[in-house]
Amino acid sequence: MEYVLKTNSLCKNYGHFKALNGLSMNVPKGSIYGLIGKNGAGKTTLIRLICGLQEPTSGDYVLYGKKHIDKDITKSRRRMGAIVETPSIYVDLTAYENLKEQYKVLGIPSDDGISEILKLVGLENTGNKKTKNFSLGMRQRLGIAVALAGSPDFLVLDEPVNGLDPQGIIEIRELILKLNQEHGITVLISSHILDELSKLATYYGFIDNGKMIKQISSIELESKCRKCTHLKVSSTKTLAYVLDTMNIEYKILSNTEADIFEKVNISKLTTELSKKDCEVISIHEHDESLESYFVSLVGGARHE
Ligand SMILES: Nc1ncnc2c1ncn2[C@@H]1O[C@H](COP(=O)(O)OP(=O)(O)OP(=O)(O)O)[C@@H](O)[C@H]1O
Repeated sequence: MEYVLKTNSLCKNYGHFKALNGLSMNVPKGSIYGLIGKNGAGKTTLIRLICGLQEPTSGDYVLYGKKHIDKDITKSRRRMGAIVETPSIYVDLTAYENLKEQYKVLGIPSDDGISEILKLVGLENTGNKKTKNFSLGMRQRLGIAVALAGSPDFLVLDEPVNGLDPQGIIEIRELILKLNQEHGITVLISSHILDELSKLATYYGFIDNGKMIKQISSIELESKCRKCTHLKVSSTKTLAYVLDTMNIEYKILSNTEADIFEKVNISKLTTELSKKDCEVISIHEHDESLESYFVSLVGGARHE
């Protein structure tokens, strides 16, 4: 597999505090890599390091084949666009003018491509409106537009949906998917909103206390977050007996509730239960959520 970014035992100390404590991570080319961690886990610190805003205390990273200490790392960085913490935009300028400013920073002499970028992020009709009058979602999309100046093929977004309303979240999600799927941009996105990432990410990195706890593809994760049928019955004792005879894996939660972890023929099960005078009160299917998987990792219950 080809990797856009590889970090190797990265450490960042602030005094005696280890914000990053030997973090190793691989971001596959073409992926949407979801970096998941609680507040203070070290996500922003990691992003600041790979963007060159801070130096690691020890360890290293390789971006597009260049080590961070190589002189040529600036060439690799030009292939990268980022929003770190909040988007850096000028509130007294329009969206177009903001892009022009970024072009100046990057040394791009013409305005070529600005309109296309604004169209891509859905801000082509904002005209003379100053960005201070934009909604939070529009500002976030402008932040992404600024990060897209210079046509990067690796986009790094630090908590891009933080504080957005549901509509804003959907817009950012669709934009990220479009950039990845239609424009082939690899995306590293950090978040503590796990279920939001699950609608996007093709890879996950779970980080805690400055360490990578687990990296996993979305396909692998899906198979681990098992489908589960939640049953409410008049007697789980009877349910357990019937499920045992059907050789089905289950977990009893109370006298009346249980989870079943396999595909089950519901009509056969209810027939068998009614033969034994056990009433089925309710049935619903759910996935073990990404959230509970994360909790199980951080809690140490399911390290592999
Ligand atoms: N400049 C600094 N000086 C001292 N401590 C710092 C500094 N920057 C970050 N930290 C500490 O390092 C730890 C990791 O912070 P970081 O911002 O990377 O976490 P995060 O995962 O991005 O969390 P959040 O979701 O809250 O932004 C935190 O405990 C934070 O207080």
